[in-house]
Amino acid sequence: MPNHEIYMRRCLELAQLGLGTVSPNPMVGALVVHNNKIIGEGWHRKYGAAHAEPNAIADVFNRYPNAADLLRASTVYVSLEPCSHQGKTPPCADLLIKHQVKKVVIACRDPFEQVNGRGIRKLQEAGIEVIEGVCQEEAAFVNRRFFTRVQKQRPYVLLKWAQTANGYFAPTDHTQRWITGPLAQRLSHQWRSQEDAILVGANTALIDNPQLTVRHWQGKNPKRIVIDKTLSLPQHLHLFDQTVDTIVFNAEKSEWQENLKYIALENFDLYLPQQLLYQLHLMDIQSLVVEGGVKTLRLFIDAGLWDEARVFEGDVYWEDGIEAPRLPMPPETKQQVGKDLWTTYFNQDAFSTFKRFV
Ligand SMILES: NC(=O)C1=CN([C@@H]2O[C@H](COP(=O)(O)OP(=O)(O)OC[C@H]3O[C@@H](n4cnc5c(N)ncnc54)[C@H](OP(=O)(O)O)[C@@H]3O)[C@@H](O)[C@H]2O)C=CC1
Ligand SMILES: Nc1c(N[C@@H]2O[C@H](COP(=O)(O)O)[C@@H](O)[C@H]2O)[nH]c(=O)[nH]c1=O
Ligand SMILES: [Zn+2]
Repeated sequence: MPNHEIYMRRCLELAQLGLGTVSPNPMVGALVVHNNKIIGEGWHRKYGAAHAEPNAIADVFNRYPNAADLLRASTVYVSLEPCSHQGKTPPCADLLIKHQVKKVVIACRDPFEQVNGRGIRKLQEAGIEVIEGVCQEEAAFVNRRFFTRVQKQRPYVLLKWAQTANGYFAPTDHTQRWITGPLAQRLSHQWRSQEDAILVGANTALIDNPQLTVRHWQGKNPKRIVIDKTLSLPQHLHLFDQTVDTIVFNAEKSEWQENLKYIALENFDLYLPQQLLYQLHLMDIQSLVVEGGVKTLRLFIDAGLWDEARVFEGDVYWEDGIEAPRLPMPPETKQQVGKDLWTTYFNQDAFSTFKRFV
């Protein structure tokens, strides 16, 4: 008796190898199982490259001379409904039909309107047995960035900040004072490498002069985004060094200068987070880390426009300072990172149906 959940969990492990390289596509993993044995594995590795299913099938052909026969008696497990449309690659449903696989087990439907149920129908019409809904909530959680983009037409918003053990965020004298240790910094660079963009407010840009790169990790730098209403930030800041794509939301001008893009928003102070997220959505940015400062974080918290918050609590106590934002719900997870405590929160309003797998 095959254990669908065990195989689907393996698909989800494979899918997550694409974190940081497949956006704005979903992360997808696939397995080919014959007589209760995995004979091929694949995942979507890079945006624009092959999907998980052709990679898993190619893996079978690489390993077995009788691959074509084996496939006809195999079950394919895939963490997202196989695509039915011609995108950057041909439809995966057609490939599974061509190889006449026996059965296809799917975790969740693809909410993308050109697929949404069509992939499943195509397989069924070709006589392939389809089982859906295996580890559905876990799969939706793994693809929470993709689901948020497709269903809410905005990027997944991840808030990240550090605070002292007694809840302070920054000194009152407009200076930078580091709270957390080197391991937390490394981890936050790893997080940056997994998301499409990272945002800071004007004061943080000026006071911290951040680079917002992944220099303590490997991977791609996210696009950098800064809010600078009056374009008053000095050009010598790291943010303007042209080494990384950078977007400046402002009230003055829309202009492109190589890696630097200025985007003017109308009625700048009205619905700022909404307008900003909509612009990022139009640019196919699927996830955004908001790193601060406190005013910028509050902008998103007050609008209810956030999905996940990762907070480092350092082991230092300050006598005074600017207070860190407070979230109304208890944290979902807690974990020690060196001397710092990392807690994760989820915004129940925006994100109540997914089972937590963190
Ligand atoms: N502990 C941590 O994790 C972090 C700490 N920090 C610290 O935080 C401090 C800076 O934080 P903070 O002063 O809150 O600044 P922010 O970086 O959040 O920037 C806020 C500024 O953004 C601009 N802005 C434009 N429009 C709006 C709007 N509608 N709502 C809010 N802001 C808007 C404003 O600048 P303007 O008026 O010029 O238009 C505003 O002053 C620094 O000391 C920094 O070191 C920063 C990041 C993380
Ligand atoms: N002070 C503080 C943080 N500050 C964040 O890190 C940014 C600096 O980025 P970079 O220049 O790339 O190193 C800074 O602007 C702010 O967003 N982060 C933390 O994990 N712990 C801390 O104590
Ligand atoms: Zn596909």
